Amino acid sequence: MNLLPVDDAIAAILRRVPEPVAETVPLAEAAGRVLLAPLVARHDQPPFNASAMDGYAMRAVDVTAGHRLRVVGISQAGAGFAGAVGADEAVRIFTGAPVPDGADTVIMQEEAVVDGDFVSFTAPPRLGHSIRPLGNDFARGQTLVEAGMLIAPMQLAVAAAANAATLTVARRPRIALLATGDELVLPGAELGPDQIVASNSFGLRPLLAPYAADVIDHGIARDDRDALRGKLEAVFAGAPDVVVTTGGASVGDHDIVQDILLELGVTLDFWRINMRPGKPLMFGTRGKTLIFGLPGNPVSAMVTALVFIRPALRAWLGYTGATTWRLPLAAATPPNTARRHFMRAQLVHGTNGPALLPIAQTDSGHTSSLAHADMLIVQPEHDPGQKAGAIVEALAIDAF
Ligand SMILES: Nc1nc2c(c(=O)[nH]1)N[C@H]1C(S)=C(S)[C@@H](COP(=O)(O)OP(=O)(O)OC[C@H]3O[C@@H](n4cnc5c(N)ncnc54)[C@H](O)[C@@H]3O)O[C@H]1N2
Ligand code: MOO
Repeated sequence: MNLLPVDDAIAAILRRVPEPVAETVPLAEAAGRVLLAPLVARHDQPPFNASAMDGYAMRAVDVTAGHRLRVVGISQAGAGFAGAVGADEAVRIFTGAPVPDGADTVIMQEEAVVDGDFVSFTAPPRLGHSIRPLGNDFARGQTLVEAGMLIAPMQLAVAAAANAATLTVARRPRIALLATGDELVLPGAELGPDQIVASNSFGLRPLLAPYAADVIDHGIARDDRDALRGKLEAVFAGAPDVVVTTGGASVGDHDIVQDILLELGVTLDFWRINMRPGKPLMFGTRGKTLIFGLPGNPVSAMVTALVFIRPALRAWLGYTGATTWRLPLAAATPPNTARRHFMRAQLVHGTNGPALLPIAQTDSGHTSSLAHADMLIVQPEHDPGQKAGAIVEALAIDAF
């Protein structure tokens, strides 16, 4: 059997992903989006020389031990001192307030001795001290967040400080999910003989949601040609950008997903990958819609979504962040076969920092082994196995 190498499959998928499309969103709705146009500062920050302390502003040359300066005014945040500070003068100043003309230094109030309208200092002058110079944070025209970055809370705070009311982000795809299988029932049902709870869509939906405008779960299609065709027609009628099916991807008599997809005009790019779990993955297109036919086994469905759909969605959004981690093993790995192995692993925090604890279970139908899986170790084809402490590549399941 001809199995496509994982990297060739990813490359083939990426060739079908359209260029990112820009849309403008209000700042308050930009969290979790990928920036498509860089965030450029439109003003200098701070917009004036600002005090970093509550204290006094003066000319450093006027400060000598025991020498008294006359306090001639107040500068507070939002209401600066209108005049200028002259020789032997000081201005009472507060954190964030504009440093008045003439002053070149701020001394905090803990180092000041006040006597009526006069102030002297217990600390020596340090020219420019406790002043945040105009433009010190950022300057007009400076790129603050690059295109391709995720707008997480820190980036959103920067965008707000830069006075951006809107951001240019990538349009997100609309995703449709469909589970297939006669044996499947929804969680919560009374299990009849030979029935299995349909779990895949419940894991896939939150996995794909961060990249999507919406993820619509079309439920379960029976392994019957007419029923499956009807369901898939309904899925395509919604004009989704990405369709994800699970189950019926293999070679059994009831594995009819590929047949029906072809009948409905899907062009198949490939089927069956040199990996475990996830070998029977299929991928194709119908017009501009990308179609991923994931295997039904629950571990295979999650792993193939992480290995193939996530890179496609990241490319769709123009996301440029790192995709793999390199971490030490907390325990040895066994030798691999000729297929690339995406090994479930737990991220553990030992005295030497984070490490990957391989989960021994390799059955692709073994759902409970997913409970502590935070990472997938990428074990190369024919890898002889690695000792504890060896640095290996891994995919973070929770990362964007
Ligand atoms: N003769 C061969 N048999 C199989 C091969 C093969 O190459 N030759 N490949 C095996 C591999 S690898 C996998 S993976 C599975 C994939 O099969 P399908 O995609 O056709 O999946 P199903 O047969 O429909 O289901 C497999 C398994 O998963 C359960 N399932 C299905 N959907 C769900 C769901 N939504 N939630 C939870 N569990 C689900 C289903 O009940 C089965 O137990 O084929 C091997 N066979
Ligand atoms: O490769 Mo299948 O997806 O493991 O059992």
